[in-house]
Amino acid sequence: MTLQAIRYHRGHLEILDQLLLPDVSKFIPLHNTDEGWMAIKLMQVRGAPAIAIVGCLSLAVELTKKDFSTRKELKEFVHEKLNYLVSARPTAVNIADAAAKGKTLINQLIDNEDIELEDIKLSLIKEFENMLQADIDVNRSIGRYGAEHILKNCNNEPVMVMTHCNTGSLATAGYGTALGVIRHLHEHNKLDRVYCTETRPYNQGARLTAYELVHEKMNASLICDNMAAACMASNKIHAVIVGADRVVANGDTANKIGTYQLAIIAKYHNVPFYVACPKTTFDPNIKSGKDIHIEIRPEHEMTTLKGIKIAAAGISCWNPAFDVTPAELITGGIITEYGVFNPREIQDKFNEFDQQR
Ligand SMILES: CSC[C@H]1O[C@H](OP(=O)(O)O)[C@H](O)[C@@H]1O
Repeated sequence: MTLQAIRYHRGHLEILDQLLLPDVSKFIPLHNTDEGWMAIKLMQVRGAPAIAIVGCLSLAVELTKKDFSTRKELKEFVHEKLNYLVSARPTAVNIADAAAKGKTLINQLIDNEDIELEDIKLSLIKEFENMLQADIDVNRSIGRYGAEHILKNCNNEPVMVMTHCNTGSLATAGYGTALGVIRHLHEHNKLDRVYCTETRPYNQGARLTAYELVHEKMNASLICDNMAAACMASNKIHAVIVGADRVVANGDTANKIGTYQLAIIAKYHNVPFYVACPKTTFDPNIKSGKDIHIEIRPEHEMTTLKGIKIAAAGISCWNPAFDVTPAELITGGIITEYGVFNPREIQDKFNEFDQQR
């Protein structure tokens, strides 16, 4: 049983407060989009897919408890709340993708005079609820495609891999993206060992990924971010697998800060470097990585740890939450629910799948 970051039933949403992990496992209720926005902003919930799901479910909960007198009122409310949720964090695109789909759906339903107002509201709530299982199904496909691709290039022998940040059940509805690949390897007895980086300054690796790996008894070792090069020099690492917050048209990818340098180190050591993400992380509207908006987080997230100062008082900080890995460094490919693709082909591949629908 994998860990769960989100608990939901109609009219009720709780999230695992990830700021308290691994010491304290505490679920907190979210009653509306204001609370959803704040939980995302504070990173009580984080991870591109989980942000989208929790944001939309916080709106679903609010809609469940609110009555509307006109179609216009409902439409304006939904548009306003979805736009607000997207503003919580700028780099991950999944919530913007979900918001766009939600606005398209409400616009279509509102124009259909055969559907009652209450049924329109219910249809939108069900659309948001469907995101939970859909995400898990997508993650399992990513896990399978990614594991098969890695094993194909390693004579189907158990592999040693490295991962960064947290891309597991605590970043998604369950199972995970990059960590989903690692889970699939583990489930099929093809995981020799996984090295997870601590991922300063929020420590998604030390606090969250390590928590998931220990929970599921995988062979795992935690390393500091500055140990990655020595780890690849000292061990036969078969692949590096990371997640993504936004993959753009030319295959450049924004992901947790430290990903770019991992890709450079992997290139130097001839270790295949993979990005694992669902199609909802793809943004064809941005042509190259230089145009991705990178979130800058508060300085205290670097200078304190659980409230204890770990840096000299008065020092200023540069704290970007993400960096951009150019497509040419994603040497293993981008692992999606449709297969593993060359980053430069990702837009054409997704266009093909859209046309096949
Ligand atoms: C499948 S999670 C994708 C992505 O989100 C994480 O960022 P954050 O913890 O700041 O939300 C990290 O970049 C993961 O790779």
